[in-house]
Amino acid sequence: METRTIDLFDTTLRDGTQGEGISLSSEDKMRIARRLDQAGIDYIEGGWPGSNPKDLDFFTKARDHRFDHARLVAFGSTMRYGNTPEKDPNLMALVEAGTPAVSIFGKTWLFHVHQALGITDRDNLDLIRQSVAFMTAHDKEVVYDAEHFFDGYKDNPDYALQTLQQAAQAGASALVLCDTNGGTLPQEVSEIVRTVIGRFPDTVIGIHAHNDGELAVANTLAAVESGCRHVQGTINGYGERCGNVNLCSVIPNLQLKMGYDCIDPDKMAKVTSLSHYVSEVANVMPFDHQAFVGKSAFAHKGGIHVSAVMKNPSTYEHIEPETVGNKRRVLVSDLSGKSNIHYKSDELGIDLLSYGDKVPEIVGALKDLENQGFQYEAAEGSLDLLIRKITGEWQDLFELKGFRVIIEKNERAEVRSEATIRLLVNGEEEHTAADGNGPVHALDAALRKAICKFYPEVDQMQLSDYKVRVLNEKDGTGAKVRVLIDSQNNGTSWGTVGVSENIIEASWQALMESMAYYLQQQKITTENHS
Ligand SMILES: CC(=O)SCCNC(=O)CCNC(=O)[C@H](O)C(C)(C)COP(=O)(O)OP(=O)(O)OC[C@H]1O[C@@H](n2cnc3c(N)ncnc32)[C@H](O)[C@@H]1OP(=O)(O)O
Ligand SMILES: CC(=O)C(=O)O
Repeated sequence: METRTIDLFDTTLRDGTQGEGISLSSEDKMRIARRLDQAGIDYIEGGWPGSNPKDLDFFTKARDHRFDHARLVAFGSTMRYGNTPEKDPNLMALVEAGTPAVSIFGKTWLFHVHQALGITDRDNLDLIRQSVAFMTAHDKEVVYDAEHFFDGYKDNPDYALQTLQQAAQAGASALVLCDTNGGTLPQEVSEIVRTVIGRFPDTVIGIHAHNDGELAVANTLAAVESGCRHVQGTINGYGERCGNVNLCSVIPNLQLKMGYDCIDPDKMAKVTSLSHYVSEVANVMPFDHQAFVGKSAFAHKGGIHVSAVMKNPSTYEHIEPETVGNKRRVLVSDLSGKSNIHYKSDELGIDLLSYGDKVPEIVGALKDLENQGFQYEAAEGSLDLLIRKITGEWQDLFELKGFRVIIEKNERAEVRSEATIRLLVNGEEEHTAADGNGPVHALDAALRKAICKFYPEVDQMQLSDYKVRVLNEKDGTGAKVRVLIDSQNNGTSWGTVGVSENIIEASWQALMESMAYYLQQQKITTENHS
């Protein structure tokens, strides 16, 4: 019976690091390798030992680690023309890497044989055969990467197949067809893969796709449908130029949609955390709109969509987000309808059942405020306050009587910020002053000072992010700005928003709502426990 099992070959640590802005230390590589092993990846290509000391160090470290599932792979080229295998530094580095498997790339395309290597057709075939044979003689499993396979095949199919023949006869366990320049189309991939499989029916054929035509996933799926059973790619699609095929998309597509067996089903729900882990270690911002695993992959914004999703999520979701470890989100904005407000209120713990008649007013207020420049998508603290104010559930915990902010700069270029604030708290007037590194810091400190006597828990929360966006650039320094503040307490975070022509006033609104939201949440928690 035809096998539906796919060998997953991850090259994040090798081809992924050829991507701009990606650099991993040998320790980073070890951490990612361990996670890939846990995720059920079959082969982990760790780097090119003949390239640099860092990769050598990684293979030395990896020798002391036992991978439960994956085979570790060291990568390199065929030997240099004119060398014998045992005198070729690259092949010897592959032997010494101490891995059970190696991957060797060789030339398929005569254009490259002549231009890049400057050798004859026959010489290239000899390099491939001798290099693979040398590695198998050292008891290595050899994955043969046929560089530029599709371009080479289109140029000269006979020669391209001869290169594979050399690798197969020398004992390669898999022949991997590389779309190195990433420009091949899915229909070409299908046709060429079928021909190769017809010629090598007993050898595992693999695919290694680059994304220059934004077709790496499509090409990989087409290759598998045409018979490839070995798939190379990287986590998050990191890789040279436009990247390699993204395994975080390929794995769910192959397994959930096409019925292939890639990883244990219980590991599928870890794909999102694997993607985020790798971006964290690589120090690359996760891409919110990434398919399957991105923060926005299951985020619904349009009112009509949210209404339908609340009736049945399948109306606007291609899979259940939890299957890949992601989660559904509903966003609020001027594109919202009543359904967004109901969904968000549930999420915020606001019971809207008794305030059904207020929901149109909330939607209207939201649209009006968004029109003024407020943005509630990432400001759930401010949204919570807006809803509670309209339902009448909200009680002001303090009332502003006024504030003043002074910024001074002296002839020694020293800058000083001071804020004074007057508030009514529980009927008592508080008048405080504080210095800060900047005006918002000073305001924050003065506000805390004024309310901490009444609400000491305010010391448990901090601002974690502050963003300003100019709303009408053409007005220059007189433009309206939107300030978004993120705050946090014990791992919980919330956003608040302020808008004004005055950046201090916009900051004040966001700052004040941040504390008001937090104190109110504390109050609700205390009431629920008493
Ligand atoms: C499609 C791919 O992703 S292949 C992987 C590409 N990745 C990398 O190149 C990253 C690691 N590379 C390196 O660290 C270095 O390029 C090294 C150590 C491999 C080689 O460095 P150098 O000896 O200084 O050579 P340089 O990088 O300038 O050029 C590459 C050489 O490899 C040769 N070469 C290229 N492909 C092959 C091949 N398949 N088989 C044998 N030799 C090859 C080139 O002809 C060139 O030789 P030349 O110096 O005689 O012209
Ligand atoms: C081998 C490889 O990385 C490529 O051909 O793209």
